[in-house]
Amino acid sequence: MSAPGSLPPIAIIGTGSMGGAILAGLRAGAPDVRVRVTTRSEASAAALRADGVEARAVEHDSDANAWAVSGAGVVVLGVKPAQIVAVLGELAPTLDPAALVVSVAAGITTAAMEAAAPNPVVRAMPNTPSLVGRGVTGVSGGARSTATHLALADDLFRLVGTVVELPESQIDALSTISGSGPAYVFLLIEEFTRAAQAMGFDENVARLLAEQTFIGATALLEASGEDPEELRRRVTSPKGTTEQAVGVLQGAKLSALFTRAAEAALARARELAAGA
Ligand SMILES: NC(=O)C1=CN([C@@H]2O[C@H](COP(=O)(O)OP(=O)(O)OC[C@H]3O[C@@H](n4cnc5c(N)ncnc54)[C@H](O)[C@@H]3O)[C@@H](O)[C@H]2O)C=CC1
Ligand SMILES: O=C(O)[C@@H]1CCC=N1
Repeated sequence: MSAPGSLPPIAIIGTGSMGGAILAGLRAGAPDVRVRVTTRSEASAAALRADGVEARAVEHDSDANAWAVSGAGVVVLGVKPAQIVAVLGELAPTLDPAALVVSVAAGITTAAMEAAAPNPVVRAMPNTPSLVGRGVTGVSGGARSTATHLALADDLFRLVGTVVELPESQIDALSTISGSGPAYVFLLIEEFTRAAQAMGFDENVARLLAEQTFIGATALLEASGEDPEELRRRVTSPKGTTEQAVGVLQGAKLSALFTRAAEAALARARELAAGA
């Protein structure tokens, strides 16, 4: 596997939440690699330029995407799923046919992208904790992608966290867990904060209690190497208070609710693949 320092010039087409997180990882982990990025709006591109990034906006310069991919060995597509095939088709005439195209779009298959350009394609599904170097990214190669292409994608996403290689048939399923998962966690924290306010704490104290409890519990999970079930047992004194709280959550069929949430995300990924 090549070292991050050997990454070729990189273009990021669509530098929003996800493209921006990858950009942050690249700047921190491989500062010598040439990175050119694009956005739709000139205001976003100007903000990136003010931060020292080579950025152009398509609304201001219709050749911005062609400029970004010129000389690039890896092109990351960070636009919305519905735009992926059209944007790749527009880029195809200017793109080096040997350049690796990496899409992070939910639902869009490597086959759909391979029909739009002659390039090797890797499909990736990162998540937003990539912004702080703690992402999880699933990667899967298309029909033209070799072990070298996958290693290149691994190198790129290892700059922003952990990488899992898997068959493309599992990428949508991974997306329902690690891709969407940060939203599940933030929603739980929001609800936990509301429960604290209902107990009479003002908003600031409620937030502090809820957020630091989540952060502390996950830090304990990571540092101890114990199963979450065992760590939960240690909080739950027999006939104590936690037992009552956990009983209420389990009685509300929390487990089935998580499965239904993941199934709903999977169904949407399949709709996106079908162009809906
Ligand atoms: N937000 C997330 O947690 C994750 C998102 N993704 C995928 O990342 C992709 C982007 O999602 P977000 O970052 O959330 O959306 P976003 O709306 O924050 O970013 C999209 C970016 O694309 C730019 N853009 C739009 N049209 C463009 C064009 N023609 N040329 C160049 N740039 C253009 C926009 O200016 C914006 O910067 C989606 O395909 C999504 O499925 C994947 C994993 C996680
Ligand atoms: O919500 C979405 O469609 C994207 C893919 C996974 C996380 N965000």
